[in-house]
Amino acid sequence: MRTPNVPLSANTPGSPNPPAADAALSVRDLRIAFAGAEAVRGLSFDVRPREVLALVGESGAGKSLTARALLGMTPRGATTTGSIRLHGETDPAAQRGRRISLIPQDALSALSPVHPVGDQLAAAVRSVRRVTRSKARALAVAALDRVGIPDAARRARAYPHEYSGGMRQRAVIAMATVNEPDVVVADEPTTALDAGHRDQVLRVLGEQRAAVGAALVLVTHDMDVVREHADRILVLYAGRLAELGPAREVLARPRAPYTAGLLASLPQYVPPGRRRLPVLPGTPPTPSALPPGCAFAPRCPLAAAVCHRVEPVPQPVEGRLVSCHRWADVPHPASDVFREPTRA
Ligand SMILES: Nc1ncnc2c1ncn2[C@@H]1O[C@H](COP(=O)(O)OP(=O)(O)OP(=O)(O)O)[C@@H](O)[C@H]1O
Repeated sequence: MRTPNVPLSANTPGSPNPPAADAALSVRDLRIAFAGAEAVRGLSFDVRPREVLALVGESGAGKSLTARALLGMTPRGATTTGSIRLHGETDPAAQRGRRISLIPQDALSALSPVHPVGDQLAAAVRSVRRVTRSKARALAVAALDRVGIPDAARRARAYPHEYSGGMRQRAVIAMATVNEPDVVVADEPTTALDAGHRDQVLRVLGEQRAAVGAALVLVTHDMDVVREHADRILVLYAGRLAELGPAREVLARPRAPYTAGLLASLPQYVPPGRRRLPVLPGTPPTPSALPPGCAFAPRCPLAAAVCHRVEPVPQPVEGRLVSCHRWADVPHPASDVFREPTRA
């Protein structure tokens, strides 16, 4: 394993896969380590202009770390290397709030409790644009109105705790889109909400990011959200790319056994008459105790000797990228991968 000691730079020397010229965002060889143990291990992908890219994987896969790295927001103690380019700019932190913005899981963490919501939005506008206070205020009220906050001019004067959970999350969407960024990163934006608010918030998020022409990187556990909202899906396992491709195609026919395993526990992805997994057997490895070879091999019913020796790299398969030695042997329907007891 490479020791991550190279700072986050414009390009990764020797990268065989240079940043795509037309991408809204290009990530190359992203590595995030804590005390020498890599939690994100050489991730490369592009976010295309205006697309919705879903980041999925089990807990601990590295979704949040990756999402936050896109904004230059990795936690204290993390060593981050690789390159992140946002329309040619190489310092993601400097672009935060301008060309890239974050919608976190918990809206309260994105809003200050001590300032009215409208003031916070107006301050976000003035941090980027040279406009008068009253113009910023008008833009703030208009942004709240666009996300469906009723009586926006009055509500702009209210504090976050005076908003309902769904309204707070919509205010955060207004904040994240008010400066018309190129990329919005949403980290499980609906986890804290009930089903009714979830759909409403996702609809508003979709409308707003389409209106400003932003791409959306959407971290989610919910495959129905992926199916309904994502153009492409990036499946992460133990900090690596397991599969990346068009969402509908990947959901219809996964090529990585890990993707198949994630779907095999969901009734809507298992054909009638086939067995559904209650959960994917076993647990993912921790960054400090990775097995040799493919990190998924100990849980994979298709694993062969090579899988326990050699870590697979992403390779192009049918218009997607798949990291698996056995991708050609993944059956259809893919839930059949997990018909036999696993060795986990
Ligand atoms: N602050 C930290 N200090 C040490 N290790 C960390 C820290 N944050 C994350 N990690 C490590 O990185 C791994 C990936 O974390 P991350 O939050 O990206 O997972 P995730 O895929 O978003 O999971 P979840 O779905 O539970 O949010 C964790 O399992 C943990 O081992």
